Amino acid sequence: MKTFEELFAELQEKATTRPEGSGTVAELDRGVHFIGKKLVEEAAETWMACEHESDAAACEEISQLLYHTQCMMVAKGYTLQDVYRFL
Ligand SMILES: N=c1c2ncn([C@@H]3O[C@H](COP(=O)(O)OP(=O)(O)OP(=O)(O)O)[C@@H](O)[C@H]3O)c2ncn1[C@@H]1O[C@H](COP(=O)(O)O)[C@@H](O)[C@H]1O
Repeated sequence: MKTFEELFAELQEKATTRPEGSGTVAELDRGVHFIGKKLVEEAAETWMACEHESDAAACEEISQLLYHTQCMMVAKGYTLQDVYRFL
């Protein structure tokens, strides 16, 4: 289990060190357009899971939405503070 901040730090590290086999590195290499489509896909899956599936399934989809949101932030070079200032 990890927090939002811990995952973000991990993704930033992966983007810098580019370890072999990292799905994050592969996703970042595909760019903002691809990540944007993943975001929309996970948002739709989250909506459907929240309406029609179990709480666990819904929470899993939400976790994936958060992951792809963080990938987009890393791809754009945004920090947590860049986003938190609007919360
Ligand atoms: N939390 C996640 C995470 N959530 C979602 N995903 C990716 O997002 C995809 C979403 O799952 P779906 O089942 O919706 O995907 P799918 O549509 O069936 O599959 P695809 O064909 O789209 O891959 C998964 O296949 C993963 O590739 C994640 N990939 C990585 N992480 C974490 O990110 C960190 C870095 O991971 P690596 O870069 O792979 O080392 C680690 O802590 C991981 O646990």
